[in-house]
Amino acid sequence: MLCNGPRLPRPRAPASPAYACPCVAQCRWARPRWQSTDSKPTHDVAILGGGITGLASAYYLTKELPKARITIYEASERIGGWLSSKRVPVKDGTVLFEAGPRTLRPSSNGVLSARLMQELDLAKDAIFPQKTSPAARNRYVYYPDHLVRMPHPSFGFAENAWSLMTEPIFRGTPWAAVQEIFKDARDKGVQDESVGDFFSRRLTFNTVDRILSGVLHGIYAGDAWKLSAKSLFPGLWRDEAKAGSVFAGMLKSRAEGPEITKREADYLQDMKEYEWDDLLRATLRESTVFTFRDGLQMLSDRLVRNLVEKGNVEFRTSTPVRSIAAAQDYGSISVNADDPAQSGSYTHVISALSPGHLNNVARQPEERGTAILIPTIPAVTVMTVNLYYRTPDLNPPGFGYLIPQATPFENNPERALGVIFDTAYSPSTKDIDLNNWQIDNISQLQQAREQGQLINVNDFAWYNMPERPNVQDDVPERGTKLTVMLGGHWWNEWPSFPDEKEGLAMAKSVLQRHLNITEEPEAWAVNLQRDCIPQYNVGHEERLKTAHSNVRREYKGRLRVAGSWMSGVGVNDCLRSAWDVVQGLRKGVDGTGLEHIGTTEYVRLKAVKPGQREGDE
Ligand SMILES: C=Cc1c2[nH]c(c1C)Cc1[nH]c(c(CCC(=O)O)c1C)Cc1[nH]c(c(C)c1CCC(=O)O)Cc1[nH]c(c(C)c1C=C)C2
Repeated sequence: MLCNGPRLPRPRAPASPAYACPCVAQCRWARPRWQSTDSKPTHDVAILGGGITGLASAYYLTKELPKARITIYEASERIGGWLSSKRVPVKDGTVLFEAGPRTLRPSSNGVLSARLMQELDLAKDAIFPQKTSPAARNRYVYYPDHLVRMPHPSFGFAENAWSLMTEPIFRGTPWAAVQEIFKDARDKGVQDESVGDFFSRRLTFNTVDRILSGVLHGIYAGDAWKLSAKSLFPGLWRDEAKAGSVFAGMLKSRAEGPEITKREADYLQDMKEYEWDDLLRATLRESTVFTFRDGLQMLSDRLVRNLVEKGNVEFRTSTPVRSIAAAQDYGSISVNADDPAQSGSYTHVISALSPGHLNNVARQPEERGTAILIPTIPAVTVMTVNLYYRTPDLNPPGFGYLIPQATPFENNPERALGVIFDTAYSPSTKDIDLNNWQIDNISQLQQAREQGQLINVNDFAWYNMPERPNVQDDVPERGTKLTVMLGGHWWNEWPSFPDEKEGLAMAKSVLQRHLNITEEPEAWAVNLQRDCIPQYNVGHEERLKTAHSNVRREYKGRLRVAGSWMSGVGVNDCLRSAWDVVQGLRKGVDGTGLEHIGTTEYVRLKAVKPGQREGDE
């Protein structure tokens, strides 16, 4: 049945059945659209890397430069990179495990993922936990030997105040927050410092060690005493320098409106002009995060399908790039793979590789010196262990818990970073059984929805009504699904990483100690994600500036870089860097994807009055 066309995309067996038939893909492949027309492509672009950044770059290119011809090079046989969702069998059905990221935020850079959801027709497959859900309100930190629920406005003054006064985790922090405005600003000569040093100066050492380091574990899996304050908290870093203190800066922003970079203002303007489906916009306003029925991999799968259908995108999987070289006149870049038939010359290259990989392929000719293209940006390895237990509610209701650096060794010898309560992100089959609901008239609900009213299933928006609301786990009675995150910076010095068996044993031991779980899991999966989260250590911005000038000098606008190593490590940040790179290419400026680094052009937004919403006049 398969024709002998050129190499076709071979996406992993999707969790969802809604996938383009590979044969269709292959047959389309044999006649890419650009070959069937007379018009020459305006841009012939090679994208290095088939993870979410590479796929999004290809997608935005097809929208912004529809005549472009695009070739995606991917070393492994699988497209999608770190987005990896797997359905595993349990006794009475299947449950969904995520090896990598599991939810997306719709705000800020997340507007791009929300737009993709609309454009790729994914909204009806989405799951929207509401702001009122326990997952959105209950966040825990494990210190020193128990879970502490973080204060939230909905818990009321008395409960929050009691927790702040009695829990050792908060000792000294509330008082330090009151005094922050009176503390001296940093010396003008300080170019950057660690997040740990910055917040120890502004608040206390304990605030970092017991609270903030946990939050940084949940985002960067990194060390608070190495990560850069200037790169991670640019607004606060600037507030201290300009207003004398972080608190004074906040007051000024409230009174006069926040100051943001010109680049950010332009991006916000672009996002504002987007034509939203009204109901989707309303749903997103009430949601903190969203995910999909078959996991986040649905996003990369759907991007692949869309690109295949467009016909001017070729996927070269299992094709590691060995080198790239700019032509002598800088009019093109050659991309060389082992097989000469897979090599080619392109007008532009977008690298969605890690800096280390890009350095390997972009080794410069000796006469141009031996310096590497991108200064070293380290990355940490995270092991994720997914576990499914038959018994429900083995965890307290909430998002999960983070483990800060201050938690004593004897309470965390495995060096876990945190535990996610995955069952909180999706309704259970029981929740969506209409027999359990008090619905007098479904058509009335339908009408209400058509008029723009949101209908919720417990704490989840029922966007796809009247279809059955989406669930991730296909089991009649929900059990407990957890993910233990291990390693990160803690494992940097370890001589080797644990294997699958050791990883599982470590995760079980964490759960027994912290949550008292002694039951054997019915299903589990262990994933070692090597070098998956880049570390923005002190001096990061300077390294990026050097990278910008190196790339610009060596490739004169023909090579552009994107990915999680520059301005944010999440999926949404990857989408943003892909978006920026494609906008740069469209405008034809001599850029690199890093031109925004260290920008000094700021604009002040209008102050929003209390009760007024963003976008309201
Ligand atoms: C899978 C490992 C990841 C860890 N950090 C990231 C990934 C993909 C990147 C990341 N995580 C979060 C953010 C903030 C902004 C956002 O996009 O949501 C980023 C850039 C927050 C976050 N951390 C965890 C979850 C479930 C979320 C998102 C949802 C939410 O805030 O409600 C948990 C978590 N992630 C990591 C660890 C070690 C961890 C521990 C519980 C590493």
